[in-house]
Amino acid sequence: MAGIIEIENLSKQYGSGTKALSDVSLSIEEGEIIALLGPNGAGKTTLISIICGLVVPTGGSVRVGGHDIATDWRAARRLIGLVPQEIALEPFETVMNSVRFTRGLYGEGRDDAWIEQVLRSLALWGKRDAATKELSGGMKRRVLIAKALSHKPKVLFLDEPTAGVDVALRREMWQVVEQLRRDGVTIILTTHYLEEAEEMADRVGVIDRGRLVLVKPTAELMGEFGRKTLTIELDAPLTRIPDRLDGRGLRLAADGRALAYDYDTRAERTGIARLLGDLAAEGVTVRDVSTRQSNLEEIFMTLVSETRQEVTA
Ligand SMILES: Nc1ncnc2c1ncn2[C@@H]1O[C@H](COP(=O)(O)OP(=O)(O)OP(=O)(O)O)[C@@H](O)[C@H]1O
Repeated sequence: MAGIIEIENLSKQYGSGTKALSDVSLSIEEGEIIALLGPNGAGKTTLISIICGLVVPTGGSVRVGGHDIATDWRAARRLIGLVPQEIALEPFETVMNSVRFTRGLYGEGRDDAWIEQVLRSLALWGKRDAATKELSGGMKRRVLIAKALSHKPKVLFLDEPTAGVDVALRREMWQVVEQLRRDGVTIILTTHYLEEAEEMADRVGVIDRGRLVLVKPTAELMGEFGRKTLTIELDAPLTRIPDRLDGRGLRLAADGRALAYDYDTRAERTGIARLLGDLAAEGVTVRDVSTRQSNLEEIFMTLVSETRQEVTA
């Protein structure tokens, strides 16, 4: 079945000569949340801008809900809501009117019942008569989402939804996105916070220098590319790492009571069995062991450097 968004061989070269996108193809399923990650200037905003009809591609095609964004742009655009990164609101207008106004811009008739539903789901109904300038930063961001949802889009683009916001607000935004997912909205978000992708996205797409270098389910990516750290708690503290265990990258905790060992989950041999055997042979007794999965940030750095090596090889 075709996805709600079908991107085929999309390319963009700006007038300046910058090649911002090269041959990007991606199918996005209805109802999924996909996070686009990539370093600054990778091409994420260009990709979103093309789908939303703000930038014209130099090659390839995009269909949204089966509508080509070039030949059937009106129908395509009606299915899309865009939450920009910058907060731009009419300061003296009320929340309710701001959202109504945006709906009007899409050429849709008044539907206050829908706007009420949107405002309630974003916990803004109580603020419907407040001027937007009186709202907190978190509320303002939610108003931007309400505006983007005003015409009942099936797809929502969130361009760095939590850039520059504090941790509490970021969690609040994650909850909002979770609610939207439950409502069946397909969400494409860009982010620099890898924790955010890890927390919210069903799939992660990595863009580097205009190329979509990888698209994978988040869990699979974490498992496949993950490194783990094994922490071995010791019964009695060590003053130094025993000679037999030298050269394996072991780290001794400052208090001597734990050893840390990084290993690749993809490797045929992790070296854990040998490590534990050698510790026993040295007479070191182990109290407990635990492992920690590396986070997406660490995985991402490995990935980008790996694919860059492949390209230059
Ligand atoms: N209007 C434009 N004219 C010329 N070059 C542009 C234009 N917009 C973007 N670029 C260039 O295209 C490349 C991709 O930019 P884009 O904004 O899509 O990246 P990004 O991944 O969104 O980056 P960031 O994470 O910093 O927002 C960059 O080299 C950028 O300088």
